[in-house]
Amino acid sequence: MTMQFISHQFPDYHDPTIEDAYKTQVRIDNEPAYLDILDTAGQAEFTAMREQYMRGGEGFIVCYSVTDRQSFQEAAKFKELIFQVRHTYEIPLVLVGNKIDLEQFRQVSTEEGLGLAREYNCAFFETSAALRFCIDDAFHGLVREIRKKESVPSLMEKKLKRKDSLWKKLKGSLKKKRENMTC
Ligand SMILES: Nc1nc2c(ncn2[C@@H]2O[C@H](COP(=O)(O)OP(=O)(O)OP(=O)(O)O)[C@@H](O)[C@H]2O)c(=O)[nH]1
Repeated sequence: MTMQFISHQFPDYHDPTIEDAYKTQVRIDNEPAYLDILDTAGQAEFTAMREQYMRGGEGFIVCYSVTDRQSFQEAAKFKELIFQVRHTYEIPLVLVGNKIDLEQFRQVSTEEGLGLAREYNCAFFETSAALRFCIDDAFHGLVREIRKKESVPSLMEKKLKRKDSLWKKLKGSLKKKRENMTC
């Protein structure tokens, strides 16, 4: 998916990813976006790096193969894993069911994908990296989620702001009291 998004190429051999990093600049909704994409390992052997990228990522594309039920089950665990590291569910996320060109081998239905996306409260795309189908939509969708999050303060930020303004009020009234006492 990442190779198709960045360079419109689809290598048809499987070179297990350990961690590949890409940088690209695109325009989305008439605004430039500078993307740092980390393509992480799907293989169980490489999950040691998981915590590190979960800590740092601004947003995540959680991708499974519609021809592989196990990959869907792995995708379903992802949000809890992020929560364990970030202690919040307010993380920009897009769910992707890839390989829809292999319809005859499908093991995960569109409805199941939609169901998980509903649980995740996130956008959902079915894609084909082989055909470059809906690839831009998935990446652009994530950028939109990140922008949405940036424009709306999180619950935690709201709480902190509320605390801050309460503190300011308290400080103000203490200052007044002190001034009255010295008069
Ligand atoms: N037919 C088809 N094959 C795909 C598609 N996307 C990926 N593949 C193939 O699936 C295999 C795995 O693709 P990767 O992109 O390496 O998958 P990955 O999940 O990143 O796997 P790791 O690199 O092991 O983490 C490769 O042989 C790809 O050519 C697709 O949309 N359609």
